[in-house]
Amino acid sequence: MAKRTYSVREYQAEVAALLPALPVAVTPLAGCRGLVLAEDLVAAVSLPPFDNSAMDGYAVRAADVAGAPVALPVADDIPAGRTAVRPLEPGTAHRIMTGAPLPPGADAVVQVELTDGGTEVVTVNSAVPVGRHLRMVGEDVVAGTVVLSAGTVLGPPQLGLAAAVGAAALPVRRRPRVLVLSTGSELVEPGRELEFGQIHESNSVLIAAGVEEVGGVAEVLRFVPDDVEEFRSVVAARAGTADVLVTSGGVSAGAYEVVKDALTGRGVEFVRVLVQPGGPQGSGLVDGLPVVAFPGNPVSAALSFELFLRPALLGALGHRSVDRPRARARAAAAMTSPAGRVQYRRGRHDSGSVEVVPVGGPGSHLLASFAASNCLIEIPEDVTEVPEGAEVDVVLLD
Ligand SMILES: Nc1nc2c(c(=O)[nH]1)N[C@H]1C(S)=C(S)[C@@H](COP(=O)(O)OP(=O)(O)OC[C@H]3O[C@@H](n4cnc5c(N)ncnc54)[C@H](O)[C@@H]3O)O[C@H]1N2
Ligand code: MOO
Repeated sequence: MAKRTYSVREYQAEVAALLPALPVAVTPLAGCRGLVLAEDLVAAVSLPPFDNSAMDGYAVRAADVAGAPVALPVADDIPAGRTAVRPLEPGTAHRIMTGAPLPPGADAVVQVELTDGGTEVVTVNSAVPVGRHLRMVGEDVVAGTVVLSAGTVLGPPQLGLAAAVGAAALPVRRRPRVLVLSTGSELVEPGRELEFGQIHESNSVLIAAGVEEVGGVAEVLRFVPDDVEEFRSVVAARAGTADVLVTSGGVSAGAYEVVKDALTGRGVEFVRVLVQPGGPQGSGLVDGLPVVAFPGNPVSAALSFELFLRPALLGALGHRSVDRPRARARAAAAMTSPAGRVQYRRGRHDSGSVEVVPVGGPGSHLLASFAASNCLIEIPEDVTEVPEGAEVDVVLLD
C-alpha cells in the first residue's frame, strides 16, 4: 500500500492530536518556571501590604520641616520588620529604614542624606513635600484582584509576583515526560572512540535539550541496537512511564529499519510528509503510549522536533501560542528546492537586517550548519528556484 502523505500543517495536527492537554497539578513555585498558569491567581494581600518608607531616613510631618533647617527629637527607631509602630507626635521624628512601616501621623520621609543623622535629636536640613519617599498600601496590587491570568507563561517576574502575593505553589499543567530513544547499531556514546563505520550518537542529546527547553522532562534511552525484539521489549517496559516516546532513525526504506519493523501494525503508521528534510515520519499509539518516530539524519530529526513535537508539547502544556515568530527577508544567495515539498534551509538573520543568509546546503546530515544558524528559511512546495534577492519567509529560532 502506498504511504499516506501529509502537508506540514496536516502532520502537525496529527502529532498534536496524539498529545492531549496534560493534567493540572499544584506545583511549588521553584518547579513552575516556563510553565503555563492554569487558573487565575487572585492576590491574597495588597502590595505593598502597608504604607512604608522608600528610603532610610526620618518619618516626619512635612509641615514640621517646612522651615528647615529644624531640629526634631527622635522619638522612635523603626527597622524594617517592625510589626507595630507608635504614632508620630507633632514636632517629633522617627528614624525609619527602607521598607519599615510608616507611623500613623507621618506624611513624608526625609532621606538621611538631608539630615545630620542624629539618633536623639535630628537636624533636618531640607524641607520635603507631603508624600515624599512614601510607598502606599495597594499602590502595586490591591488584595482580591487577579494578578496573573490563566494562560500566563511563568517567567522570573511572574514567579516573583506570585511569591510576593503569598502564593507558595501554583496550578500548572505538569511537565510532559518524554522518552527519547535512538536506534542504530552504528551509534556510539559521545566520549567514546569511534571505530570505522561508527558515529557518535547525537539525536537524543538534541531532542532531549529541545524537550527540556519547552518545559518537558526528557529521559534518554540510547543505543537500542537494530534488533526488533529488543526494541519492542524496551517500548513495552517503558509504556506506563512516559507521556510520549520519541525515536529517531530506522524509518526509511532500508533493509534494517528497526523502528518501522517493530511498530508497523502495532498502532504506528509510517507516512511521508511533504517536507525536506524530515520526510519519512511515523506516529501513533502503542498500548496507549503516544509514539512519534523521526528520521535518523541529524537535521531531519532536529527539524522533525521543531515542526511536529515542539508545538504539540507546547499545546499540551497549555501555551496559547505554539508557533515561532516569523519574518520576511531577502535571500542573500540563490537557492533551489525540490518540487512538491516545503524545504527548510538553515540561515542567519539578524534583527533589523533585510537579508537572510543561507548557511550550508540542503543536506540533512549538515549538523554544523544548523548549529551555526538562527533561523529556518521556508521555501514553499511550489517554488523550485529562489533567486538571490527574492523575498522569503523566515522562521526565527532564537
Ligand atoms: N532508498 C531510500 N533511502 C532513503 C530514503 C528513501 O526515501 N529511500 N529517505 C532518506 C531520508 S529523506 C532520510 S531522512 C533517511 C531516514 O533514515 P532513517 O530514519 O531510517 O535513519 P537511519 O537510516 O537510521 O539513519 C540515517 C542517518 O542518520 C544517522 N543517525 C541515525 N540516528 C542517529 C543518531 N541518534 N545520532 C546521530 N546520527 C544518527 C545514521 O547514521 C544515518 O547516517 O533515509 C534516507 N534514505
Ligand atoms: O527527509 Mo530526509 O529528512 O530529507 O533527509
